[in-house]
Amino acid sequence: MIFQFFIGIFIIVLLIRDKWKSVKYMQLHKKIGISSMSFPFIGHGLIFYGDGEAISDPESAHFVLKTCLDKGSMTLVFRHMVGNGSIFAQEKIWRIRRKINAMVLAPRHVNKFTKVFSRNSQVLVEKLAKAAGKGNISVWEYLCHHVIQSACETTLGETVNLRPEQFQPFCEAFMSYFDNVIKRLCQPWLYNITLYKLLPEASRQSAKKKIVWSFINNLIIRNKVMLKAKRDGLTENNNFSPSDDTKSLLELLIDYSKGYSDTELREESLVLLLASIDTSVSVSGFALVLLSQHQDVQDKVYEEIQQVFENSIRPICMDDINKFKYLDAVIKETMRVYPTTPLIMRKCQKDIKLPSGLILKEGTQLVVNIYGLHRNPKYWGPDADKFKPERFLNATPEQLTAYMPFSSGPRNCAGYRIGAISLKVVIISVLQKFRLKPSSSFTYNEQNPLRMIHTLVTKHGDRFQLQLEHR
Ligand code: HEM
Repeated sequence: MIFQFFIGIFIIVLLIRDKWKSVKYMQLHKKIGISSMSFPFIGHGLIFYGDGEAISDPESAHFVLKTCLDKGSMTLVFRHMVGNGSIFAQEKIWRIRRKINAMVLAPRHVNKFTKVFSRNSQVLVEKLAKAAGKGNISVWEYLCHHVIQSACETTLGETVNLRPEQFQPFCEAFMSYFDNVIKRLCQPWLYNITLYKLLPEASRQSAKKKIVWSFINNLIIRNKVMLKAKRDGLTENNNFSPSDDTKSLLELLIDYSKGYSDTELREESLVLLLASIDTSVSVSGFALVLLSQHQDVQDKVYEEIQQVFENSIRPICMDDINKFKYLDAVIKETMRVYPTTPLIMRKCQKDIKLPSGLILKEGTQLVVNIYGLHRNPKYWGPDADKFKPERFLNATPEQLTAYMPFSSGPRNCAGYRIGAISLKVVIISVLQKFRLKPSSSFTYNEQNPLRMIHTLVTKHGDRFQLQLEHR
């Protein structure tokens, strides 16, 4: 009884605090001419969904993404695992880490990963070959395994040499930990850390975090030993013997940071994994499904593959990647219609004046509506919902300003180059071996678009289903 009484008092205090905090937002609503209500806990957040002028026009979006560099309170739930990792860190910490990430993810380093993606794509193709000609398959799991393998190898080093029993528990713990974080994000009453810690779920999450941390900690030690061996010229006759000068992102972090602690190295390695895995799976999955539903587009990509490779079978290299102009347009169009991150969060650290003259008050949580920008007929025409890669062969400056799948401003995606390479390699490898056919369970058209579900990134509601035929 006493417990219920205190819970009741606690909720009333939260509601009063919320009402008091929302006064300034109600004033803002009046100014913009929006009559949306302020709700408990989410406050005025709903006005930014849909076509609210403030954050759904490109000029304001670029301005906000350039000016507001803090991500807001929702990202706190990730810090249990990634600590001060750059993607969710406060601005002060982020600035230092971003400089180092920019050096680590520079083209001269990431271009070398093309061979890793190419080798791993062949493994993917061999696995897919067993499902070809057997009706509908969901490419989701296949792509997940492939992307995790490649992301771990490029980020952490020679994970390819680990036994499955060493690697598998890490992958499972990593994936299911973040699935649970997303579930928690959908339950705002679990945001409060003190309350959350009382639940059995919290100790299950801690156990997963322990597995992930210990796996990465071991690889940090391994990478440090390997670097020292390289520096001492001991790479010829020892166990590590790297075959060439390709460095893992972790090795590069050790090199460039000149003194990151093991905790900082773990945090940034986790950021690189977290930022790359789901995003790459989502874009490659949507691209394959869209190609399966648009045979004409698929034929054009296949023709381009034949032109570049002239019927020879060899690993894909960086020179090849640069020749794929039409495929480039296909990937861009995929990310336009199905952006992996449809909403980007920011928080005003001080009052800011938007180009429209509107003032947003300090503390305002902002949502930049990338999905709205990408589908706005004002920039993309009356067929904005249609998948039409040709748009990107002659995109206008206005369209390019309204296009931001990797976000914009100083805090945009630091790994977009590596993302672009891995996407091209996987699509080329799959199309070289298979013709993609539409799933028999749905037909895609403007009236019946692909169903989306929004988790950490956007996913296909029908688990990326299609059919494969050997070429
Ligand atoms: C196709 C795949 C990808 C897409 C669509 C994508 C998209 C994004 C987006 C929308 C953000 C949020 C930016 C913001 O809050 O303004 C982001 C952040 C980030 N991404 Fe990517 N990303 C992709 C792949 C990758 C890859 C492969 C890596 C690295 C290996 C990577 C590394 C990062 C990092 C480090 C950040 C945090 C940037 C910062 O706060 O400084 N991303 N990405």
